[in-house]
Amino acid sequence: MPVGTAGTVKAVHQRELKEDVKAQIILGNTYHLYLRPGLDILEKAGGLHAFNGWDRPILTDSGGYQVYSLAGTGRKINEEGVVFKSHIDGSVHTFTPENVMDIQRAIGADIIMAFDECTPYPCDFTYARKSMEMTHRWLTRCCNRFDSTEAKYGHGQTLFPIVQGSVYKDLRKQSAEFIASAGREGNAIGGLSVGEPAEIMYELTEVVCDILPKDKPRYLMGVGTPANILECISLGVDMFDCVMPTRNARNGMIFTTEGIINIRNEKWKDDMSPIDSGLGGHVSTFYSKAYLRHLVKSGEMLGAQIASIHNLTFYLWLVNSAREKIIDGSFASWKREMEKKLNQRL
Ligand SMILES: Nc1nc(=O)c2cc3nc(NCCN4CCCCC4)[nH]c3cc2[nH]1
Repeated sequence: MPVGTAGTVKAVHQRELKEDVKAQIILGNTYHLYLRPGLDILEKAGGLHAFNGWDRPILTDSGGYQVYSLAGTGRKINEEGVVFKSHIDGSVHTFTPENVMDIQRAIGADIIMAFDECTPYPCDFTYARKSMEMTHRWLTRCCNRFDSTEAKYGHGQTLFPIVQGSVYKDLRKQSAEFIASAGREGNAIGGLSVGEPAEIMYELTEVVCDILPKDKPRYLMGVGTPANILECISLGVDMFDCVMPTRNARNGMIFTTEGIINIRNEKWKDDMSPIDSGLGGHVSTFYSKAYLRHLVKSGEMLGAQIASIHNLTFYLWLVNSAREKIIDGSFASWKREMEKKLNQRL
């Protein structure tokens, strides 16, 4: 799911997202959209879909993580919710499970994330347990508010709860059981990809996926590199979001079917071959490595656009290929082959 934090997948038009990248769901962030452009504008437009013209599904993260990772030092968490200072103008705001449901209703997201505390890493068992228990109490408040309010723009909206428990297996099992018992249409795994070693992320993802219902999508938040994604697919994850394809594109890290290219490297200066002839899609075959290197080195906006579309196309190709291989029963062998290339620096 391409990340479109402030209502745009940076540097990419909606038409390119649909036609070239073939994205289905894109992400927005409650924290950012609430601060700018603000709910008054979004409601006047008829919701985010009407505002940015994306007529496929939108998932909004609930703000908990963004407040934890973005807002200034003025953040205070208590049972009621989170008081924070805007990173834009320092104004003080409060997010609670209830108002975050109302905000996401007003944004008009198709998939709304529960308001949780993304437990900081590392932390001790007691802190992790208390944080998880508060997230569970907040989930109950989210469900009560969500189930007693209506969608605003005529299309349905669904609420995904989020598993916490930090790096402690017992807490992760407890949280997965509690989240599964909420009986919502999909379930998310939070509190990972926050600095823990990949092996720990995989171990906890497996523990949680073994408990979450198999007939509902499992969404691992904030993950990850192509190799992380293939490994977590093998552990049972169905949905991912990550800023890597777009953020890394802007600094010249290009994912290709043969390996990773740092396009700023001198070696691509006169390489007139396509960015990635192994990948379908317009930009990957229409533009050369040398041209993309020139654009990125020159800081040209077209460089960010081409690199972002390419990397997103690669990510969607990777997960669509994984789905095809699962269906034809060749995923394990295909994954082993791909893993050799995914981390290879060209
Ligand atoms: N509501 C909510 N709860 C979470 O526990 C959570 C956990 C998350 N963990 C990440 N990791 C993002 C890591 N990302 C990797 C590429 C560079 C920028 C950071 N994003 C997350 C978003 C999250 N959202």
